[in-house]
Amino acid sequence: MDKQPVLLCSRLFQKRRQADVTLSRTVLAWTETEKSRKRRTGISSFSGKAHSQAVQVCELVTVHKAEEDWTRRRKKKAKQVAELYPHAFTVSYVRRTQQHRWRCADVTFRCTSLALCERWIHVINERLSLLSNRPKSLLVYINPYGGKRRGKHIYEQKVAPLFQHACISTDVIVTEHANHARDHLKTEANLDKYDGVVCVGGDGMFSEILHGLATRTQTDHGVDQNQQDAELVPCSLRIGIIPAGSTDCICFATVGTNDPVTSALHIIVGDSQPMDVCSVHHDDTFLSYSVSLLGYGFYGDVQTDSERKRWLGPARYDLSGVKTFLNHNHYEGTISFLPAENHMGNPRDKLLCRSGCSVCQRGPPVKEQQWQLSEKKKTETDDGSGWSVVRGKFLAINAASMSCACPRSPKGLSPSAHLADGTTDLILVRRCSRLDFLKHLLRHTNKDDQFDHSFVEVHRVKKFRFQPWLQEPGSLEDLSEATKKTGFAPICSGQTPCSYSKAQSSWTCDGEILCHADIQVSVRCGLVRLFARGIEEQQPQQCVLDDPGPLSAPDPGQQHVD
Ligand SMILES: CCCCCCCCCCCCC/C=C/[C@@H](O)[C@H](COP(=O)(O)O)NC(=O)CCCCC
Ligand SMILES: Nc1ncnc2c1ncn2[C@@H]1O[C@H](COP(=O)(O)OP(=O)(O)O)[C@@H](O)[C@H]1O
Ligand SMILES: [Ca+2]
Repeated sequence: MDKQPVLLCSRLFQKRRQADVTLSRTVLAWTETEKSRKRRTGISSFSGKAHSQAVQVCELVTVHKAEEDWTRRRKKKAKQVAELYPHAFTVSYVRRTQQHRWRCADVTFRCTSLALCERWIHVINERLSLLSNRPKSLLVYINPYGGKRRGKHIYEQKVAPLFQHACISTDVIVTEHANHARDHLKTEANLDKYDGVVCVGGDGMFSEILHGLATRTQTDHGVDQNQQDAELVPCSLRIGIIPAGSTDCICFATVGTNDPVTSALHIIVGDSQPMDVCSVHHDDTFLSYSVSLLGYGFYGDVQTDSERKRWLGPARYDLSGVKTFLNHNHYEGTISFLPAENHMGNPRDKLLCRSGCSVCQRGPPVKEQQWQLSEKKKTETDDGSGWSVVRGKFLAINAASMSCACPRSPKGLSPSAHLADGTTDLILVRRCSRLDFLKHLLRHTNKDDQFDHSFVEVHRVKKFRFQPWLQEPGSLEDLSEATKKTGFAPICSGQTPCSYSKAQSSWTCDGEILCHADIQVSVRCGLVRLFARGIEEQQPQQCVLDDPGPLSAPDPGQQHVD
């Protein structure tokens, strides 16, 4: 129940009902009057609960004078109402539907006088103008070739009208080549004009935007990204993602659904979700940033193979996934990692990262720069003081800085990973039989624990390094002869580990292939913010209050009862 003082309160008409409408600082609520209800239902002594609805002011999209269509034929009753209450205003607001999807709903209130109607519009607009986190001006990049090549259409049909409705101005750039958006952000774009950047595309396109913004921010602040221990400056502009790619895991894992309208509404209401960003180096060379999956072995090979099949659209991943699975390559190397502190939880603790996540709010115990300095001393010695080392033969090495939930795997690669805790979940899948690997993969699609296998280990870490083992010449002969003929590595049946070692795989980094296998990775807590709020815990109904009880006394100076 809203205990805030009432700013405005009037008896208005909503649909064919008379309603008491109230606005407090944070809530717009309307309740059908008892008289109206009795008249409508025909029940004279009404003992049931009043049917009220309420919307948070921060989830209102806009308010405007209702456009009346006087040419429309109306029922007699509706005509009478329109005559008695000739002035109307419409409030658009966020309505939650199933599976974390949001829609823009409208409610129209009719008033007896123009002055009252305008007063309502004015007061609601005044409240909206106080919401300083809402963007007014956005720079939009559309990848016309992402996913099913529908980015432009999706933006024009579903998103642009909503931005216009919410009075957000936009500059739109349809990219003409790969890295167009990244380079434009890095050097050309006048970022002072904007409150955020919107990316229409998939994870690869998001990666471009992230690189453009993060690099621009470091350049502007004189930070050298090539230095592994440089303290990176957080990006001031938030990024919105309109999903129009093949996997769209960054959108799915931060919003709970891949739906352009939902994402547009999260942008409009000015949500803000900080996100961990991994910086990836090869010695003193900065390679890349990553927010979702850094994957070597299985996912790296899927990505490399799928690039050749781009023309297939999202289906390329199914084909490459099957091919890579059948190839069953394993890779040898050494992983060293710096585990996160115990209070940051662990990847198997089943504490899911949800909107307002308490683990993310705990954050790292000391400032990033401080731990970077202290850890630097440890890395110099690398004598086990903090760092752990694992050597072996792996089918996959994955670092998931967030759950990486996506429609293919609704709980994700690491279901309990956190969006902004300053850690990444390092998943090591050792060499095992095809059958076991298949069981592990299948568990990404159901409720079973994909880490509950003897050949899988998972660690929550702040930093890690990977050093591939270089293959001795000649050891690839068997594999290369077999694969030359069939395109696949030979399949062996049964439970025995039967996999073939190629010299090296590649790292996939948010869907982009890195040019080095030997990498060093550091997690930067909350380096970038998205127009998102994390996945909401449960799907609250649109605050349908059955019994709001008495509202707190209206401020007499501002009360308007008609
Ligand atoms: C036999 C059943 C196998 C089921 C395996 C399901 C596991 C799926 C986990 C997917 C995690 C995806 C993490 C995100 C990766 C994206 O960054 C990347 C690029 O996305 P985009 O730019 O939008 O194309 N997508 C992938 O790497 C797809 C992996 C698909 C693996 C089959
Ligand atoms: N106009 C363009 N032409 C070709 N490639 C582009 C263009 N704009 C962006 N790209 C690149 O397309 C790649 C895939 O984009 P993305 O939107 O992630 O789609 P998908 O999810 O299908 O991979 C990214 O690497 C991005 O750099
Ligand atoms: Ca994280």
